[in-house]
Amino acid sequence: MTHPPDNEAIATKIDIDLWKRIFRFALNHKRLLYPLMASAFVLSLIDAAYPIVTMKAIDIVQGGGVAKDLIPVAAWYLGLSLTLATLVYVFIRCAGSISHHIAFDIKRDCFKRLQELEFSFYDKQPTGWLISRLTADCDRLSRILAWGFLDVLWGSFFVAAMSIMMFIYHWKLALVVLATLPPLIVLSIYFQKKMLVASRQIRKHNARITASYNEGIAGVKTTKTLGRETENLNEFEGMSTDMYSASVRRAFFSAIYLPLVMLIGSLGSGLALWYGGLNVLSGSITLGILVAFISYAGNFFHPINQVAQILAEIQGAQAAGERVMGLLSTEPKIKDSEEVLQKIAGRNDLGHDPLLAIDGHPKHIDEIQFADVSFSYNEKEQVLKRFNLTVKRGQTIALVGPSGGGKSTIVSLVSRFYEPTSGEIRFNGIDYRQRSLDWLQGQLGIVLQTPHLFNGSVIENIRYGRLDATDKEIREAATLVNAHDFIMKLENGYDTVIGEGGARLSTGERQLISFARALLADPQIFVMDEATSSIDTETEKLIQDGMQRVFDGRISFVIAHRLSTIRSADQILVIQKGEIEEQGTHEELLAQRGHYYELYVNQFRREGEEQALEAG
Ligand SMILES: Nc1ncnc2c1ncn2[C@@H]1O[C@H](COP(=O)(O)OP(=O)(O)OP(=O)(O)O)[C@@H](O)[C@H]1O
Repeated sequence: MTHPPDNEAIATKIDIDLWKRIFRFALNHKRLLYPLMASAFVLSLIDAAYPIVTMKAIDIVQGGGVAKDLIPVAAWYLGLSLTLATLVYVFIRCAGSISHHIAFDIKRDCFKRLQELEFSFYDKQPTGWLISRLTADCDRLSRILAWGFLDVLWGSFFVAAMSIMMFIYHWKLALVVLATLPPLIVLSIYFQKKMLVASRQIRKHNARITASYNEGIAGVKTTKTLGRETENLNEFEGMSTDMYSASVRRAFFSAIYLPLVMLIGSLGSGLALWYGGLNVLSGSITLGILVAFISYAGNFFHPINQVAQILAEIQGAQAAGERVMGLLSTEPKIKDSEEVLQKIAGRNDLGHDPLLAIDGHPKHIDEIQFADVSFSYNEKEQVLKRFNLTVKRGQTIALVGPSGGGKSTIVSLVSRFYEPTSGEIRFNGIDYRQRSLDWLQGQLGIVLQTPHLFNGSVIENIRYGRLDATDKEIREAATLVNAHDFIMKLENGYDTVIGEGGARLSTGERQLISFARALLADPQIFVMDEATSSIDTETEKLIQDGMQRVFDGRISFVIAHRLSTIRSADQILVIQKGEIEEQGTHEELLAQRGHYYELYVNQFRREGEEQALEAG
């Protein structure tokens, strides 16, 4: 049984450079950040001022003052409390808004980068990993940047303000009280980290237990048939024991931490009481000052605990920060070259079509040429070796051959989802890297083997091909690819909602919709990965007819699994081990009696047998 990866590693050191880079996201919201900083600063001053107000009141009473003398003190108290309430409102609003803004900014940047990154990036990163970056990691960073920053500011200002006040009133007594600070800081940092580690372990074990429940329930049949119940139970018990140990550790640390810091706090107050009491007796300080010092001594715990907790959180979130910043700093490998960008910019200044600037040629793609193209996804295996092919406008190229031969690779290269490792792919004689990616992708219409449809209506799904298309154009496209009739038979016609991923439609129907969607953009290059199975002969016929009509005047690549569909292709390429093994029209290849002939005869025979079986 596999376990979820540990994404919760806790860094041993805080990487200041990394956090500075992350903090730039907060700096984009100075309008909220400055009021947040100001409110944290003033709040800490107010918190530090309360004991002074108490001190004044006591000294007035001690000095034989009357009730009237206490009015200014009461006014101060009221003023401080009202300001405090207002500031709490300000900081909650600011921190809340900043947190949302930052989460949005980081997610937007990650999403943008993910859209820019080429397919090879996705080959290496599992979807789950990417989704976690976009959700959990981004949210966590935004929380730390807003609330953590506020707590650290408030905590540090508060400790500084209290220390300054104490030094102002009696520096020796201040030193006595502050003597408790170092152990308080060390213990807080130590225990907060320990508790964080234990909490993470609890969560991790919990996730494993949930996953185990899931597998146990989903795989109950397999478990029973393989007689694995006892082993599974043992494994589950092991996980529960791990979780129990982590929970006990967490409880143990909190149980020690709190009494320890309370003891230190009381020691501080005790020291203040003892040394301050002596000073009161000798008349060097008033009773009010002593009370203020005792109050300060008890107040240090909260901000220090808070800052320690945030520091531990920062260490805990560092891995998330590294992952998000790592994603953001991944440069797309397939992108417009500087030269292309300059040409486009120059041409746009003149208000001309950027394509004309690049090859000085009319908009039509008359020829696509693979010139000595070699390609490999990784160092291990070369998929294409010095591949050569020329396709003219109006031609349909069918790619057939065994699985893994390189058919999809060829169309991915034409689409510039990947680029040749060596050699060139030329459009009208010019390497496609000298053209803009936007332009190329605007010329492509792709119909995948299992096309992706969104959860929406049929019309919305087709319109995705060109957002400004009118309803009439959509119907025309659907009619041209033979999708109109089946769409009209759906319960609400074009407005029928087709469910997540088009789940309510058959593969063939999904292909027809995806075909209409691709056609809507009026692309010059069509790529069609023919559906292999679960497509009935009637739909297959519809798709074939649609292909005939749509491919006219364009350059088309069809990855053919059913050889019957490509009889009329201008060239059929049998691709094996990244090379063209045979090339020609259907008739020519049959006459050669080579690999294509064998494939064709075998498929013909198989289909004949299936039909006979169905009939019989
Ligand atoms: N993203 C990828 N990363 C690494 N290797 C890949 C990747 N895609 C394909 N390959 C490898 O490249 C070779 C050619 O694969 P390709 O998908 O182009 O073949 P195909 O002829 O289209 O096969 P099929 O008919 O099964 O789709 C195979 O050995 C395959 O394992």
